Amino acid sequence: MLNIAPFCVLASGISKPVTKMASTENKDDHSSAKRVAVIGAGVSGLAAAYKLKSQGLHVTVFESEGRAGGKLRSVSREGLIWDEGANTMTESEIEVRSLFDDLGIQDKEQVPIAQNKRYIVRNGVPVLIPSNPLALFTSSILSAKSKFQIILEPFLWRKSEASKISDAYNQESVGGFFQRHFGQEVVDYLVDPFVAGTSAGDPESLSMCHSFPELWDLEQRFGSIIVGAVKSKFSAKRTNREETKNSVKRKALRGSFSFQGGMQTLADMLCKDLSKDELKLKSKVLSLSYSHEGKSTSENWSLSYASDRDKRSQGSSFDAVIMTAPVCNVKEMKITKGGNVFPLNFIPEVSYMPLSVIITAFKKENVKKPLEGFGVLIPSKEQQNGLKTLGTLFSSVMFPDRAPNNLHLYTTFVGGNRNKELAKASTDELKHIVTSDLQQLLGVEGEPTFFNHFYWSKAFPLYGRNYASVLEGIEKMERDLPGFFYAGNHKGGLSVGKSIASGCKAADNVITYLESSHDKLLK
Ligand SMILES: Cc1cc2nc3c(=O)[nH]c(=O)nc-3n(C[C@H](O)[C@H](O)[C@H](O)COP(=O)(O)OP(=O)(O)OC[C@H]3O[C@@H](n4cnc5c(N)ncnc54)[C@H](O)[C@@H]3O)c2cc1C
Ligand SMILES: C=Cc1c2[nH]c(c1C)Cc1[nH]c(c(CCC(=O)O)c1C)Cc1[nH]c(c(C)c1CCC(=O)O)Cc1[nH]c(c(C)c1C=C)C2
Repeated sequence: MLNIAPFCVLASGISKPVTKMASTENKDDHSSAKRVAVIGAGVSGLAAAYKLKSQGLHVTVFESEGRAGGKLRSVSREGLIWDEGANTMTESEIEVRSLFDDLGIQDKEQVPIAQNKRYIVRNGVPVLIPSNPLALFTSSILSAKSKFQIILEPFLWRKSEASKISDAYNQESVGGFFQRHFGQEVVDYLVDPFVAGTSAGDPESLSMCHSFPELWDLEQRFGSIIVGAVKSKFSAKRTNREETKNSVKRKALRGSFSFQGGMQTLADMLCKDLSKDELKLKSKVLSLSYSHEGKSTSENWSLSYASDRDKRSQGSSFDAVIMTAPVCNVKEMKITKGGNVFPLNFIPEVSYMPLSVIITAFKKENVKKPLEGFGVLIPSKEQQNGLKTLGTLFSSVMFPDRAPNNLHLYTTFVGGNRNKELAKASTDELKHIVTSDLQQLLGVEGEPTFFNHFYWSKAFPLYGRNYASVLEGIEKMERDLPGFFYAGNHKGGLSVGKSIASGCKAADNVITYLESSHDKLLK
């Protein structure tokens, strides 16, 4: 299996150390503390708010739903614990590590049992994904022809042969890129299930440079992905050794993990010190207004929101805004600048992927071919063998405390870009589809003893081939609206870790902005 972990390490930016704001040296001096509005209480907004509050700023988080967490959503019922959003996360971003150190959440982390055992279906049967190059060559996942093509890649793709940068190249799909390097079978049986299991996307719709910027960059630098990956791995190891020598505190990366009680525990920890006034639930932001009167750069922002109690409320004034609501929700907001409407029509429509998350539990004696490990992914091609779901996580195998001892708990994903209509199917239909796939793959017998269905109409933004124009739109908003910063999974990656990093970076940028405004005033 293509291991992108080293590339994630490469991609993570180094956040600059944050100094406390000059105007907020005394944390309790509320009158002088700068005020920041954070819109959205998903993990990016909560991370930003946590960082700002710990630096002594006043934060108000506005969240349209009645709960905090966004796409982190754990449920505990009937002796079972499951996640309807993210199930696990990694700690590859440096911002995540430092946030977790501050939060003191490490003792709640749960590492899945046998997480390196992951399966891909081939000819209707789960096959263990090779976890190293040698295993790839002995595995039945690829034909001899594809294995040979992989061996040849470093020789066929020398630096001089890398494609020239052109618009067409910038818009290349993930499928096109991997097809060029490794052939169609690799796309069908490794790339397709990998992108389904990490974004609910499909290789043809996803843009290579936005979905795998690190690999795209490797091609630019080395031509061959294999050569680039090996060289990067060695240089990353060298950097790690040097950092350890310099006694920089750094924990070993150890794959994916969750928390006792599920991923919601992280959201709960991030907002546990926010008062009701600081975390406004059921408060949907409707409009934002920026007015710059006189020389002062403070309190230039105001906003209105719809709350449960009173229909429409006016928030107090703010010095800066961090927006983490999905772009589709931002486009619905009315933004004004200096009394004039700031039209958002320069931001293109973003496509979102619908997804149903199905939870089932079966008595252990009714699962005839249980598998140990993380889960199983189903390539699109395997639909010809009657399989309709995208994949299933072995939730209680990974985390045995999530179900009573006599049950197996599974989390199955249906829909995505591959099958948008199926994501919207009725609960009864989905029960039938999931049970049938699990019957074929794991040998489940009879009906599940427990069943739950959660539907996300917009689970993930699609990093499609026009995504550059979405990012340009976000940049334009940040450029033209002073004190406005955008964070979250529409920018820089879908994962929980990348969303947290994006929130932390936005918090740093706000602090820099407020400090520079303050310095300008003193001059
Ligand atoms: C089913 C599923 C499984 C996933 N699995 C994983 C996984 O295993 N590992 C992983 O790393 N990642 C996973 N992800 C991705 C990851 O969970 C998300 O990308 C990440 O949590 C997004 O965080 P965010 O803060 O950017 O956005 P969100 O969580 O979407 O938060 C945005 C918040 O803004 C609020 N909002 C919207 N409009 C307004 C408004 N007008 N006013 C106020 N509030 C508003 C929303 O209600 C929401 O709470 C998964 C996602 C899904 C859906
Ligand atoms: C089959 C559908 C899905 C499964 N998980 C997700 C979907 C759509 C969502 C998802 N899972 C991960 C991420 C973060 C991606 C990232 O950029 O880091 C998202 C958005 C984590 C993840 N899941 C798998 C991998 C390889 C990763 C990356 C981190 C890691 O290596 O642990 C594979 C995988 N996902 C699913 C299954 C059943 C599965 C493997 C067997 C379900």
